[in-house]
Amino acid sequence: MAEITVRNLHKEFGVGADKIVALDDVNLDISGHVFVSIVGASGCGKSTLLNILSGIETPSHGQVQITEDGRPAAKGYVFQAARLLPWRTVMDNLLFVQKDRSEQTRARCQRYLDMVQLGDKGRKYPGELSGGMQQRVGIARAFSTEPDVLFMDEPFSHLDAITARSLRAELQNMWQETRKTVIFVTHDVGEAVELSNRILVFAKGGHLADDIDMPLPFPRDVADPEVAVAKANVFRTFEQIGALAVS
Ligand SMILES: Nc1ncnc2c1ncn2[C@@H]1O[C@H](COP(=O)(O)OP(=O)(O)OP(=O)(O)O)[C@@H](O)[C@H]1O
Repeated sequence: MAEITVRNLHKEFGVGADKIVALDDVNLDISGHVFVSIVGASGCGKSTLLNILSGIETPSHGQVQITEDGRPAAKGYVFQAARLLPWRTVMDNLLFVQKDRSEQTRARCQRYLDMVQLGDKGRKYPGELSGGMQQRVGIARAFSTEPDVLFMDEPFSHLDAITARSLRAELQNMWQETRKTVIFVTHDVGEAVELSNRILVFAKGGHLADDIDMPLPFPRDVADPEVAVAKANVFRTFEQIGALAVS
């Protein structure tokens, strides 16, 4: 079981008058195979936290521990853009991040391409695919290493609404199937409500303004009144912390 423990996590950028406190002594516990979304206004520290959790960024001070059944957890990351290597085929982009190139590994990569409906595109180059397809490859690549914890930073924000909707459905299916722990940063409250077991609402500096349990069954229908109520709860917190422009 994955355990994420964050203690007194602090991150500053710049010095003197230019100093910005992105994370101000953040404390957080995430446990189990959960899908956790982090929402909050622009600049509240969501990406900084994700970057520190995933090891891309180092904290100014504080501790982060991420384990799976007591051992250091394997991590995966999905960015806003797919960041594929354009000179490698789709299959080679997946193989590139694997420990070996055995037949078994290749079959695993193929399985994840199948899951994102791109099973027949392994020989294509990224430039031959649409933006949504490339993002699908990025998601398949992240899942294909079978990490214990997957960090996703607004993976659908550059996509059109219809593509984003179908990718959310695919992500949900993959999560149900693999039961990875997913930490998902998004601006989109509807997206968080649709996908998550738990929603963390951040105020400035990564302060936790709300921690909302989402026990509704999957798949969730946006027209369902319970989903609407869950969404309203998040927006109410946004309003309380001044993260929502209301007149
Ligand atoms: N590399 C950096 N150098 C200087 N300041 C930074 C850097 N990265 C982030 N910041 C600042 O830290 C604060 C938190 O940024 P962060 O990107 O974590 O917020 P966010 O909630 O993810 O925002 P958004 O939703 O707009 O992506 C912001 O004030 C931002 O300008």
